[in-house]
Amino acid sequence: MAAARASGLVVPRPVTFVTGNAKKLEEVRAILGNSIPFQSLKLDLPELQGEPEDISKEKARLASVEVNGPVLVEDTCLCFNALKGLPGPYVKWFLQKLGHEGLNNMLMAYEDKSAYALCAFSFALGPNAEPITFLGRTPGKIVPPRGPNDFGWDPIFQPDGYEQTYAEMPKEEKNKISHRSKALDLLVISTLTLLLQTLKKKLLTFSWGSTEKGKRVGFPFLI
Ligand SMILES: O=c1nc[nH]c2c1ncn2[C@H]1C[C@H](O)[C@@H](COP(=O)(O)OP(=O)(O)OP(=O)(O)O)O1
Ligand SMILES: [Mg+2]
Repeated sequence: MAAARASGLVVPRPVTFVTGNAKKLEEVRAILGNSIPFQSLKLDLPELQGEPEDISKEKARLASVEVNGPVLVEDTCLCFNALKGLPGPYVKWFLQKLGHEGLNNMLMAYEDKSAYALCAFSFALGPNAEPITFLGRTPGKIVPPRGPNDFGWDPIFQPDGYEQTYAEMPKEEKNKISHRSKALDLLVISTLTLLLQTLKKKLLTFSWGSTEKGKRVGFPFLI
């Protein structure tokens, strides 16, 4: 988006990241750094029920109507394999009602404590555009809470290959391996690809459009 915006062709206005969650915003800022500049809007959007990707896309549609411009939203799920992916997108409400202990208790009857964190970012150019979604997934397991309790279910999620829960890890470490950073990596790659395609088109126009006494000039070797 920033990259696309820099081209002057694709995104006419800055992108707005719409979320009601200050911690998400903090992580997105830390992960993206200066790679994709964006502004933010604090808004708790209504959420559809269904598959994570559909929920995220619908959030983007609603957000782009609110903002009347390009938006980025995300929906986060915590999926227990023993429960075939539940609570998934409904983890917010399970966490609110049952807490960390209750979420652990949901798996009491099962030996399999494995789970995965899933992030679905959706980008929409505007109210009439079809949103594009980027998914990031980090596997791990559900454990009794450890570490600071300042972001959702971080204290009960221990990613595979680590002895620490998300909450116990330094923020930079979580941001390197998290579901959120994996989805954002895809978003950045897609934005860069778009920028390269746009630049390529511009170079083509330049090299074929510039003539001097009937001779082509420009930099076709750059194409
Ligand atoms: O990395 C995370 N580590 C721990 N917990 C997390 C994380 N990311 C989201 N969460 C929590 C927030 C909410 O309880 C639920 C997702 O619900 P979700 O609808 O996506 O988030 P939200 O309503 O707080 O913000 P938004 O306005 O962007 O929808 O999981
Ligand atoms: Mg939400």
